[in-house]
Amino acid sequence: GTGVVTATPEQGDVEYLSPVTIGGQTINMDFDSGSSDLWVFNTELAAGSQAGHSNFNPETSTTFQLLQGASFEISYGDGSGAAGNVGTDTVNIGGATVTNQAVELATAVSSSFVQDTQSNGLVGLAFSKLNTIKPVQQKTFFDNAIATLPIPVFTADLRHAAVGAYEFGNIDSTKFNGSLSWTDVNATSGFWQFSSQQFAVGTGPTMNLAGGQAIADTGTTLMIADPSIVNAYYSQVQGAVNNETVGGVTFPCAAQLPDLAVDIGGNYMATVRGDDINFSPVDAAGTTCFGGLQAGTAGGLQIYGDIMFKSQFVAFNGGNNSIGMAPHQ
Ligand SMILES: C[C@H](Cc1ccc(C(C)(C)C)cc1)[C@H](NN)c1nnnn1Cc1ccc2c(c1)OCO2
Repeated sequence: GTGVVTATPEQGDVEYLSPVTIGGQTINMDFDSGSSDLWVFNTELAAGSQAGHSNFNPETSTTFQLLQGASFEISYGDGSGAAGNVGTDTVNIGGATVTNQAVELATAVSSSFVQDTQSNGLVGLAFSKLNTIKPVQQKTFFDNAIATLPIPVFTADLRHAAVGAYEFGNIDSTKFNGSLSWTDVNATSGFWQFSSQQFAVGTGPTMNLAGGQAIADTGTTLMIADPSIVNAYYSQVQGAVNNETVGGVTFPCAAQLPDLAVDIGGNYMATVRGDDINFSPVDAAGTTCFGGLQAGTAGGLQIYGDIMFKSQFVAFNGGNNSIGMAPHQ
């Protein structure tokens, strides 16, 4: 069957949380199309790490089974990470259910996860080849569910400061304008990756980024793009500066931010609303704001995170490895 769950933004849209039922226990987790491990806060963690979190208890689940000798260890690009043991259990996301889903029980988590008490783990929705479980790699929830879904798709409908949804096995056409533009994905990297070689700032000319590649990553808060795009964009924003102390571009919160259009696979220009690129104030007075668009390494993989998802409804098709996009309704 299909599954639909709410996606509730944390304060400042830092991440989106959705309810996941594991062995009958419902836990709010962060769905991440840029990684492939489902790991959860749990009663095996040190008490100090468990504090403030919803902790899965494998002992009270009648369907949990330890995967003897299996372990995981994941580190994320922002320097955070988690590691621990592995079991299997029945995982139900809004009605879409997988029995014997690999559920990774963290026995160690980095401080950023401990401090983020709204999030109790991640549900990886990238390709299973990135799963970190050893000695035998395991499949993602979507990979396990795909055969039982009416259509082999999950969709992300993420909103600025409002409740959105993730849906499995259905494309709700009331959630977007017009029709979806589909783009082939290169799954070799394990990410939902596509070419992104053109961009436009506001009503300005289309510019080229030869060889540009990007991933659609619901687990990343911002948009991390090539420095050439970022420089071209902020050259149009009065008072924008590269602020070493806060670690990225800031500008006056009153600045008018242009939209940014980025090429998706050569088939579609996705427009990201300028308002969403005004991400958050960095000072108490709210005079200086931090950009939702920040620079990655030149020539590196661009990461189109939640800043883009707030403007675009995205469908992930695991049947033919493609991504569909359209502006939100
Ligand atoms: C960061 C998230 C993974 C995560 C999500 C949430 C959290 C908190 C709960 C604590 C808020 C931490 C971590 C992302 N997921 N695909 C990811 N996982 N691996 N790479 N990325 C993208 C990247 C994000 C930020 C970079 C980066 C690369 O390189 C430099 O800075």
